[in-house]
Amino acid sequence: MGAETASNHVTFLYASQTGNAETISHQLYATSVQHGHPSSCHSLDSYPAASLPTLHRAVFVVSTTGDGDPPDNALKFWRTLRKTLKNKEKPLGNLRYALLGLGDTNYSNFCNTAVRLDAMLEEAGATAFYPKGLADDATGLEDVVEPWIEGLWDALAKEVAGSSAEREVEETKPDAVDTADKAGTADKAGTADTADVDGAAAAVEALSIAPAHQRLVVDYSALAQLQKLSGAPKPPASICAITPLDTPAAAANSSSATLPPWHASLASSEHPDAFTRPFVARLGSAVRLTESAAAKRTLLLTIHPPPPPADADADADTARSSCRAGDAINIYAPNSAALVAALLRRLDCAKGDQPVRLSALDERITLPPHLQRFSSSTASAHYSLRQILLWAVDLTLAPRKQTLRALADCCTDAADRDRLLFLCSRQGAAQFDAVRRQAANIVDVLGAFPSCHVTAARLLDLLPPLQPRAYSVCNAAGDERWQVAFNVAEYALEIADPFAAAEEGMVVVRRRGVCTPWLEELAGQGSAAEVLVARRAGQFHLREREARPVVMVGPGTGVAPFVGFLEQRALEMQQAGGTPLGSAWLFFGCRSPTLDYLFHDRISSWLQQGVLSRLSLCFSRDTEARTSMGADVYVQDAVRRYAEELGRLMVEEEAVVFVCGDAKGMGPDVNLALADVLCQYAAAHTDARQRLGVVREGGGEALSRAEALEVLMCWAAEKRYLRDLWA
Ligand SMILES: Cc1cc2nc3c(=O)[nH]c(=O)nc-3n(C[C@H](O)[C@H](O)[C@H](O)COP(=O)(O)O)c2cc1C
Repeated sequence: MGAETASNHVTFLYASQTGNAETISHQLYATSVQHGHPSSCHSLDSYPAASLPTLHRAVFVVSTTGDGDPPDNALKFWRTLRKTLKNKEKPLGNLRYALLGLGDTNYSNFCNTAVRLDAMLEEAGATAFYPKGLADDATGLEDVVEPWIEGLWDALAKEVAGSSAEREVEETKPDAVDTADKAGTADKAGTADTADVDGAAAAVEALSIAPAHQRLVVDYSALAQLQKLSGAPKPPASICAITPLDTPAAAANSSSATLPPWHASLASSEHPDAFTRPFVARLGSAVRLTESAAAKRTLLLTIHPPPPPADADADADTARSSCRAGDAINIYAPNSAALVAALLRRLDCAKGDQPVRLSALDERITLPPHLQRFSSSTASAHYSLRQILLWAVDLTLAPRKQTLRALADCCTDAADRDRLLFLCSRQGAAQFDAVRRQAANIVDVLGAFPSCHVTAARLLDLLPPLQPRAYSVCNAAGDERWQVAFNVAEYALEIADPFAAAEEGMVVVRRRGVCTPWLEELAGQGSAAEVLVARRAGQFHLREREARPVVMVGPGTGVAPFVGFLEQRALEMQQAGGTPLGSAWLFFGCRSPTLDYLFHDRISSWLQQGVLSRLSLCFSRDTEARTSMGADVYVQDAVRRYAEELGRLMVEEEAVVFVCGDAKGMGPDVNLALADVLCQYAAAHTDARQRLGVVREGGGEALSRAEALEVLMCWAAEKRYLRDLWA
């Protein structure tokens, strides 16, 4: 970290759950180096927060996840920063920073991580040298990100010029992460760029084969009327170089196809926390929980973590063997082999299994971690392009505008180029949205633009890192096997086809997720395949022998952690000689009781035994069952229906409320329903407002929705209202 304390150094720090902030941060870092600023780039958790007081200049790019929470790779930093703030007065007085937040206005706490980080930095005495940007994924991150980045370089240049007038010249030695402050090396970027084009051209030549891809349905008719396009982002800098090697194929890493090839050389420095460090586990069986006629295939998959090694330290022991109800695990899955094969065909790369050297075009730049693992400077073996495409980048995510902009530059046909420029321009916003709604992957996009001669190296610059996927475990502590329930992500989208005759105006495109179809396939092979897993740090836990009432809202696979909670309560009841604990109320929803009522038998049996005191069911697609069983349509409807009882539990008996499931629809809807419950309860019960601690000058007894939402936020901070929400 030594060089980072130099007064002209710029440290880029990111917090990212699904890779957007990470990609932006790494692109900023590479451009910063090319602008001649000595720079480095880290995830927040891989940067020691205690060293922040020694930094002079930092650029933060942070996203928000869950319900206004910081991403997983910022949690440790967050805790340390809080402690640093407590112990010292204005500890970050030296630090000048810029901050870009990524969020989505479909969620209730827009860009909460950025907003809170900004407040904490300011409180700690740091000064912003450039106005904060808050980008909205709902309308397109680029709308804010692009102009923010545009202005950043001027602001940074002024900053550094200001500081260099005062600074003493420091001789700093580059280390693995830092880039040296070497004036004049900027030229090298240009040289390397040319070298890459030549090198990559050896592997990626003329394009010919039309791959099996889904057709992209976009109406470009508006383009003919347009004189000028505006608002297209700048293409990101080229960072990667790929050089085919003549080493025999055996030199490529030949570990199990179900494990990322880098897993054996996983540096503990990458995962300093033993609790969340990845390890190899074995897949067990998968049992189907839904009927064959159900719309979704939901599986219950068993995973066997390895027994702790005899010489393991206590931390590692804990990480491997135990699993609390409510925990989630990350599973590392590759892109589909068929998709990678289609991409290699599209890149006309016949030698996808030949080892390659992956390096940075500019030797001053360190590749981002997901590529660094495959780079020659750190990897113990050379990997093939197929392995890199399988494990390093996400091929399934719909392309960002920046990617389309960069692809436009690779087209030899003017019509292809114009269409791509249109898609990422302000005027093509509706068409860009259509591409996103079709969840088009990179192979679909390249299939739609046959003259796009993008190189494999350029694609690695553009595609987001492939992230592990997280699943809640369904079992309680002490269970040696772990179980996760998930819907196999395979779906068909119906899209209006602007070119079709009116009577047949819809086309159907099929999509597959990365992880769940792969897990299903592996479990079906019955060979106890090895997979890389890691535990996620979280707070979605039921206290031991919880005496307060417990309210659980979990439709669909959102019920998974509650199966673990109820398992835990059943054990606790048994230990207490059958004496019931506090009450437990489950709100569960599915389409129909006969098709997709998950864990039906276990839930019914817990209800009979008194482990579960109350069950409210919702069936969204079965009117008959709703009528006969007195069920509601959605869980938020049931929450509102039982406002009086729920209100009493929440207000008078300090119930703990847990919500698990969809972050976009169900999570915010249930949040509003709970706020309405509080309003309704307060309207019917004098003094409820006082008991909730909402004091308003000259106000009556009624509680407004805004006040109720604030109460819920306070409860969330006190861990009386916990949410585990996912996309
Ligand atoms: C499960 C989930 C929960 C999210 N919760 C929030 C939220 O509470 N507030 C917000 O502003 N954005 C939220 N977002 C939106 C992300 O912050 C946004 O998509 C961002 O671009 C992700 O960046 P990343 O890939 O670097 O994590 C959420 C996204 C997901 C998938």
